[in-house]
Amino acid sequence: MLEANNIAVLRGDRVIFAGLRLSVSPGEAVVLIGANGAGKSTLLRCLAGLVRLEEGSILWQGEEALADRAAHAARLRYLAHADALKPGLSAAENLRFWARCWGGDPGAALEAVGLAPLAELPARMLSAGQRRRLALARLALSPCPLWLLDEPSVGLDAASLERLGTLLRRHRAGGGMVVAATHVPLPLDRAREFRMAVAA
Ligand SMILES: Nc1ncnc2c1ncn2[C@@H]1O[C@H](COP(=O)(O)OP(=O)(O)OP(=O)(O)O)[C@@H](O)[C@H]1O
Repeated sequence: MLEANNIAVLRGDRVIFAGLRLSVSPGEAVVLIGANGAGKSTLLRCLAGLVRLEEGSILWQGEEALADRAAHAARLRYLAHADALKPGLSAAENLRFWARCWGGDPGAALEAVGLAPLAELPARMLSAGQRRRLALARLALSPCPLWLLDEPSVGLDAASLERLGTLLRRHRAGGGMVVAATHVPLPLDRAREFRMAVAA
């Protein structure tokens, strides 16, 4: 189980949120909802261990998750707004890079997002939605307990949304957890909503 235990984050002298508690169990999906600036991306980055906490802690199975940052990084996949692709490398080469870190079959991951026919195209030549699909293909490389997804469906067409739904279903069926920020409905069954408000 992942828990954010009474966490607070400051940016400059502004409190983005404080006293925030959130837990996610195996197989569960939590959707972060709230207006622009409510702190959804900041919370995802906290859970990924990328933002300094002013107060509180992130727990994994009841233990301080960030005591071993490498171990925490290895148990999660964080998909940010930016697609984090190397533009000069082909779609397949981009995935081979990540497969060297995490294992998995780049060909199968490209199939999972419908990009196999474009495997050899440099990432810079992909359309916005295709780039998002290539970023999502990282999720399909190898199993990992925790997915942190920042607006994963942006730019996806209907078929790609269905494929995202399949990836999410399989991940959760295997006990995986999802925390996703979004402004639009995601292809997720039985997701729990977590509402965030812009701090005064
Ligand atoms: N590096 C930073 N320095 C200062 N303020 C920041 C920084 N990053 C985020 N913020 C502020 O933190 C607040 C929350 O931002 P965040 O990106 O988490 O919101 P969000 O809910 O994800 O918004 P959106 O729906 O627009 O994506 C915003 O007011 C933003 O200006």
